[in-house]
Amino acid sequence: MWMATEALVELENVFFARGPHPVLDGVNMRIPRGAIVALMGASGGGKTTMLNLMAGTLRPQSGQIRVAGQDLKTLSEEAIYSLRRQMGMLFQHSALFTDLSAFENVAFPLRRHFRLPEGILRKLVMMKLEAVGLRGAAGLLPAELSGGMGRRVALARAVVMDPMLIFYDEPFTGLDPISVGIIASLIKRLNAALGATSVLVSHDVEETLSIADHGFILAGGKIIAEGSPDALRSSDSALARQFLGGQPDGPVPFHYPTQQDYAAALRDSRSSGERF
Ligand SMILES: Nc1ncnc2c1ncn2[C@@H]1O[C@H](COP(=O)(O)OP(=O)(O)OP(=O)(O)O)[C@@H](O)[C@H]1O
Repeated sequence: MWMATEALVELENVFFARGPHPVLDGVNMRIPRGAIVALMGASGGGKTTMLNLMAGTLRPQSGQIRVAGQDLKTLSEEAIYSLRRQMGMLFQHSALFTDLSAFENVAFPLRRHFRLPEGILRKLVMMKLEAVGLRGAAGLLPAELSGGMGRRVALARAVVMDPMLIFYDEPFTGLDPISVGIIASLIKRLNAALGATSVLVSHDVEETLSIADHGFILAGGKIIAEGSPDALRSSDSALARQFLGGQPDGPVPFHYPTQQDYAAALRDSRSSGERF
């Protein structure tokens, strides 16, 4: 089922370095249409970089990235820009414009990209506010919203153009547990309602796996484990277990490792069977 569905995003042997330091060192990934996938791994491991590569805002030094069948390398800036209009993004720091109402925040991408009659724009915006349960808050300013409500407005703004692909980077950070649950269920509902595909980066492993169809664990610049949430939870890879269990020590030691220690830990973990 997982492999049978057509891929919306594919990464093939992607290599990306910042100066002399490889961030991604041969990443392969396949994301089927309609799926919600979780991308997990240690801080600084390159998760946000991967989202930027998929969105075409960064280009890899080598390897291929295909989105909706198109090789990003072969696309003009203009073609990438128009592809990006079909992508929605909710980043932890994608703050609302403080001097605009919830309505105008959600309307912003539509006003920027289209010249719509006011009545149609209003309908589109109110539909999205309704979808996140905030129709009644349309006229409020961000300062009048709770943290969780603000995040829901940002979510409505991220999907107002009906994207085919939605990126979430730490969408739960700074929220209370109830708001986290609400955002998680909205991510799932919106993905289904829009017929979209979602890529979710989060340190909140349990919440993330509760809505994901498939998870990837990134370490040392490579995907070291992937599978369904259940398969990942019962993984016998020590690295996967350390990430999912949030254990301070394991193959990735608590003490900041030297490059060699880390490389050796990854090698050991790899030889103990990490894929599913
Ligand atoms: N603009 C930049 N210039 C230079 N180095 C950068 C830049 N952005 C990220 N990096 C480096 O690239 C590496 C990967 O960063 P990235 O933000 O992709 O990791 P991450 O897995 O998303 O981390 P986190 O979970 O902490 O957000 C890190 O070592 C980071 O310091």
